[in-house]
Parts: sequence; C-alpha cells; structure tokens
Amino acid sequence: MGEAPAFQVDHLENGHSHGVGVKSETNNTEISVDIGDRTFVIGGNHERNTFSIGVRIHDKNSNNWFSPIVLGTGPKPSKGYSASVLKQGRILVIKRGSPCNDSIWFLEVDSPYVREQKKLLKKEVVAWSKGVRGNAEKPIVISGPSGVGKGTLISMLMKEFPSMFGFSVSHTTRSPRSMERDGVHYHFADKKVMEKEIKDGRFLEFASVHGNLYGTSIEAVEVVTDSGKRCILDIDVQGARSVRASALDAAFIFVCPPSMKELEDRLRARGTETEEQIQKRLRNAEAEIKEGKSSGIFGLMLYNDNLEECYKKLKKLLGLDGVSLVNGVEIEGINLPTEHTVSKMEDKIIVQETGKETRNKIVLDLSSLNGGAPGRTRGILVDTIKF
Ligand SMILES: Nc1nc2c(ncn2[C@@H]2O[C@H](COP(=O)(O)OP(=O)(O)O)[C@@H](O)[C@H]2O)c(=O)[nH]1
Ligand SMILES: Nc1ncnc2c1ncn2[C@@H]1O[C@H](COP(=O)(O)OP(=O)(O)O)[C@@H](O)[C@H]1O
Repeated sequence: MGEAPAFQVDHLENGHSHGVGVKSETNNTEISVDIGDRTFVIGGNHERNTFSIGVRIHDKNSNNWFSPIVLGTGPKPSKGYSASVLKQGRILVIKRGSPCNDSIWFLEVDSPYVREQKKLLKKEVVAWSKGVRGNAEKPIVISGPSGVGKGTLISMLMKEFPSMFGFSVSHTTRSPRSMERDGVHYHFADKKVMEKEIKDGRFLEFASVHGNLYGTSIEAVEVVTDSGKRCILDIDVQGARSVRASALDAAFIFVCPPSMKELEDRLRARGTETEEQIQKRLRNAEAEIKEGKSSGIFGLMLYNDNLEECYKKLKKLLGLDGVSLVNGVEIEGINLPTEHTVSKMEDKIIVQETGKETRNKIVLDLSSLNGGAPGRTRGILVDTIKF
C-alpha cells in the first residue's frame, strides 16, 4: 500500500507555526491548517460561544487576522485536535480522546453551503457539521422475496435498538394473519378507501403485490421521523423503485435467499399462507430476485443463509457493528486514541495510535460522505486494522 503521509496540519502546543504567532495554553490547544494563502486556526474558546471551539483565520497576503461567522453547532473544547484538509472545502477535525460518536467533526470553509452563506451575509463564513458513522439518519428500504426473512431481520433490529429505529406501517388490502394487529403490522384497508387516498396524494408509493394493494402513506414515514427515529420500510421492488425516484433519500437493501428450495421451505414452515398463495409468492420471487440484483436500485445486498450471520452483516451495513447497549445508552465500540498520528490515503484517513506497543490503526473511509453543514455529515465508515 502506497501510504502517503499527509500531515497538513501543525499542532500548536509550542505556540508557533510557520512563523504565525499563535499562543496556545495548556488545555486550550489549537491547531492550524493551511489552505492556499490562508491559515485556519481551530480550537481554544469561541469568542461568543463558550460551548463551541473557536475558529480564526490568518490571511498571509495582508498579514491580517479575522474571526469568521461560525455557523452550525461545533465541537466542545477537547484535550487536543488533529486535522486534515479534504476535498470540497472541508477540514476534518478529530477531537483527541473523545468517544467515536463525538470525535469526528467537519469544518466547511469553502463548500457550496458556505459559499452561498458568504454571498448572503457578505462576510467571511465557516460552518461546522458533526460526522456520523454509516448513513445513520437515512430511512432504510428493505426488499426481498416473500419468506426470505425481511420481517425477522427488522424485528431483531427493532428489538436490539428500540430507541433508534421505527417501522413504517404500510397499508394493505390483504387480510390480516392471525398474529397481525391493525396499526402495528399493517393498516388493513378497504380497497376503495385506499384507492381514494392514493388519488388524494396521501401515499409516498404503492404497488400491487401478490394480487393485493400495498402502500406507504406519507404519514407512516412522518410518524417515525417525527419521533426522532430512523425509519425502516419493508416494501417490494416496485415500491423501492418509486421511493428511489421520490425526494426521500434512503439506503436500499435487498435480501436474497440462499436458494429457491430454502425459500419454499421457509414459506411453508411459516405456515401463514395457503398452498395457492405460496405458489404465487414463489413464482413472483424469481422475478423479484432478478430485478433486485440487476435493477441498480439496491446499493446493498444481503444473503440470508445463517440468520445470525446475516443480522451481523445488516448491522455492519448500518454502521452499528461494535455498538453495544449499556443501560440503554449506546456506546460506540471504537474510540479514537488520545495520542495518534493522522495520515491520508485518497479518501481514507488512517489514525494510528502512538506511544504504545499496540499498532492498531483505525481507518475512516470518507468516500461516501453525504449531507453536511449546518447539520450532519453522514456516511463515515470506520474499520480497524490490527497487525
Ligand atoms: N410497495 C410496497 N410493498 C409493500 C408494502 N408493504 C409491504 N410490501 C411488500 O409486499 C410483499 C408482501 O408482504 P406480506 O403480505 O407482508 O408478505 P411477506 O412478505 O410474505 O411477509 C412484501 O414484498 C413486502 O415487502 C408497501 O407499503 N409498499
Ligand atoms: N436465516 C434463516 N434461516 C431459517 N429460517 C429463517 C431465516 N430467516 C428467517 N427465517 C424464517 O423464515 C420465515 C419467513 O421469514 P419472514 O421474516 O416472515 O420473511 P419475509 O418478511 O421476508 O416474508 C419465518 O418463519 C422465519 O422465522
């Protein structure tokens, strides 16, 4: 691996950097980042906001210092920082010694959002966003043939992370199964009423599946998002296609069975359908699997052979691996070490612990970042390399 050390920053514990006179007191560490003819000094206290660290800019041409307008909620002061300049006018700022869910921040200095705000405010502007592992806030669309285990996987996720996920309760014209409750598993609807509501524009998507009408009402998704939870939609491939074309930015997961024989066995063992319904579901399954694999709708694929293994992979896809619950509080499994060096290799940031025997490396994969200031920057994938 051709690792290019890319330290573009200087720790200012000694109070100077490139001749720029910046004082830094103990426990009030600052870090400077050079971009073009400007130096951004990040850290210390914010002039007007004691809860967020400060940002100052030094213009090398005029030798002037100025304080920009800082938008968004920034990180609270920490023991120290590491930083690296990224593409799209962003600086990655790592808080040293903080848990992973609070350690990764982005300071946007020349992103489209910041440029727009500069024009509006006619002032120098920078903006913070907090880095979020995985695609934490996006709704999740799960599709796959009948009997593959979608419902089972979703139940496992909701049971383990009850405060994190909420299920989008669809409408359907099919009859309830003995264990199903109206308003919990589905809103069991009359066909004429549902068709009228679809006409009235109350549905995000709908489709005819196995001879019945199914649909996701806009309200079903809003109920979940309003409660601050991440929404899970269990819908068929046609529905996924409609969601993909809609304004809803979602993660799309397709679940495949290990074989058609196993799918048939699971459907029979579930014992919720008549023989005729099973046959219809199996006929539809072949086309669904083909479309799921080839349509380009689904960026994420899961094979549900061994249930526990598949569930683990699902959690990994959602950036939940290593998250364990202690008294209901989510604890991230990977903490960035207090003492570390940072290097950059294309879209990957490598954080290596220093001063210890252990040579663990943590890799932050930033290749699929999305979102940004003044909210959250999502899509960070975190992995560890032991050697
Ligand atoms: N398009 C769409 N499909 C849905 C919706 N709700 C459920 N489905 C899909 O309808 C199909 C049949 O669901 P269901 O009758 O619960 O049977 P099961 O998949 O065998 O458990 C599955 O593929 C579901 O993903 C919805 O709101 N919209
Ligand atoms: N990996 C697996 N191995 C064996 N049985 C499974 C597995 N995943 C799910 N099942 C079982 O298969 C049946 C169908 O699963 P279900 O979650 O209802 O599928 P879906 O919601 O995709 O229609 C259920 O009885 C479930 O317990």
